[in-house]
Amino acid sequence: MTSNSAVDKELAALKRKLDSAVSSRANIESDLSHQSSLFSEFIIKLSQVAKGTDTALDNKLAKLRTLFTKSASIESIEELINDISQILHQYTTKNDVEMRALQDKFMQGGQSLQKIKGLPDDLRRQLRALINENQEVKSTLPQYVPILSQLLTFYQHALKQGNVSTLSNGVLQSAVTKAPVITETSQSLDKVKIVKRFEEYLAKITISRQYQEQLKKIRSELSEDIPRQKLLASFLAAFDVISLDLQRERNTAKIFLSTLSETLATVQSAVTTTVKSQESAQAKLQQLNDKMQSQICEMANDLDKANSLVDIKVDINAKLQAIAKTLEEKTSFEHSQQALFTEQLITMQERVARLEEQSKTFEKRIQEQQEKSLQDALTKLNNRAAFDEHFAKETARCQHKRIPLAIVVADLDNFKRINDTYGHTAGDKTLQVLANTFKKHLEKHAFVARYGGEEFVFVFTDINKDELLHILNLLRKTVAKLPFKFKNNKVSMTLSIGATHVTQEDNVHIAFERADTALYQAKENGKNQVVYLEQ
Ligand SMILES: Nc1nc2c(ncn2[C@@H]2O[C@H](COP(=O)(O)OP(=O)(O)OP(=O)(O)O)[C@@H](O)[C@H]2O)c(=O)[nH]1
Repeated sequence: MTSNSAVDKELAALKRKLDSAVSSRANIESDLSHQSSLFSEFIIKLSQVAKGTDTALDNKLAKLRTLFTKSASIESIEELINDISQILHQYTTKNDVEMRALQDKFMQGGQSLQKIKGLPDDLRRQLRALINENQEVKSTLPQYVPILSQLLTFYQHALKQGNVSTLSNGVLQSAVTKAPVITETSQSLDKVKIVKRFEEYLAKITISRQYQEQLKKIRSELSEDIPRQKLLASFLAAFDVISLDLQRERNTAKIFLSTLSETLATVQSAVTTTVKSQESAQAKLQQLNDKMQSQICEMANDLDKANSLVDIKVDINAKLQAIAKTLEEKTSFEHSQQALFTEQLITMQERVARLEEQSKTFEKRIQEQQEKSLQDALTKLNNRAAFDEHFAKETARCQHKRIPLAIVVADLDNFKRINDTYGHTAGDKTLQVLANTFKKHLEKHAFVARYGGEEFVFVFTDINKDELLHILNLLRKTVAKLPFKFKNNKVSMTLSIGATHVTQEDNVHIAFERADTALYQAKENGKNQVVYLEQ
């Protein structure tokens, strides 16, 4: 009994253990099935999210789903999961790079927008906040959707404000520049630019004296702030004056050319007629000569045949009369030819005299034109073309003969102020007074030219540095003392001057550049001074 009950007890214990093991296994299986269905669901969702990203990933996820449904071996599942994990890792790295690039673009866009002038304060504040809040790179792409859309809204506001034309660089620049916003200010800036360029062209044009006043009037109109319509009328008026002058030039040339061609035609026909009539006259004279020759021969023959002295006398008398007649005929013919030639010669002389007269007028006009093309219309100084020609020639000559040559660039200080305060005409007058001062003080030492605007150039031949600086400083002081008076205000003008000598190694450009650098230094150092740069 005792042994039986012990066995029973043991059996009962074993049964309990078995029951508990069975129930534990059932629990484990249920857990496993729950987890694998969760995992399978996760794989399905992952497949949906990743679908289309990469075909290899799509295929591998589909295979994994199948393996799960078929309860495949852990090894084959594990291998597939490794592959998938590798692909996903590659995508994570690529994603990181793309997101950093997106962040950069966002920051660039935001900063460009901040640079726009005249952005409303509230927009600027919101933009600053958006940039500050989003300094860090986001972890997912979708996080960029709201901030980029906000940035785009700001751009839209800025475009409506019409300020985006000042944008220099940014992600949206190309789109923005395709649709520039024209503001009042940009229009008037354009107008100023156009007028300035037109004025520069007009300043370069050399026009006959009779039209200079008209052009000057138009230029002074342009310097005032005139409305657009009037501006166009002034432009047209200037073109009219220029075209009238051109027409006049063309007419002078036309008259000369037609006289020239008329004269040439007359001379040519006279020469042809003369040659032809000379040929026929020659033939006629030959005929007369032959006739006389044969008459003389005949007379000689008759002499031989004559029987008596009386016969000879009668015969010779008759023959001599015939010869005298031929001779008379010849002389009269020669006279008529002479008269004809004289007449033709007089016609030709008259024609040539007329041509000479015309060509003198034309030559004078050409000379005037040449002088004008080398002379500055406003100041009557040599102009830039004349300077270029002179400086190039002098440089070559002085380098060859080793003569010291100096180039000087002088510029009026704060000249814009005169134009702005007292008007363009006052500015022009100032330039004329100054040009006369240069002529008076420099002409015996240097070649003086207006280089352009308020800039002048002087070329000194055979001068040393001390002498040069002495003359230039004297000129500078003279200019500073000139008593300018505009609208009852005493105004003083000063000059900044840059100078240098031309070396053996220089060319005209290098030498000019050095003088110009010296001028720049004179301006930088406070103006109203001479700066000399050693070679
Ligand atoms: N009246 C008049 N003004 C001219 C002529 N040519 C150029 N100007 C003016 O000269 C002025 C030159 O101005 P800026 O280049 O600023 O020089 P600035 O005022 O002299 O200043 P600094 O050179 O730095 O001393 C501009 O206002 C031009 O319009 C001209 O033929 N006549």
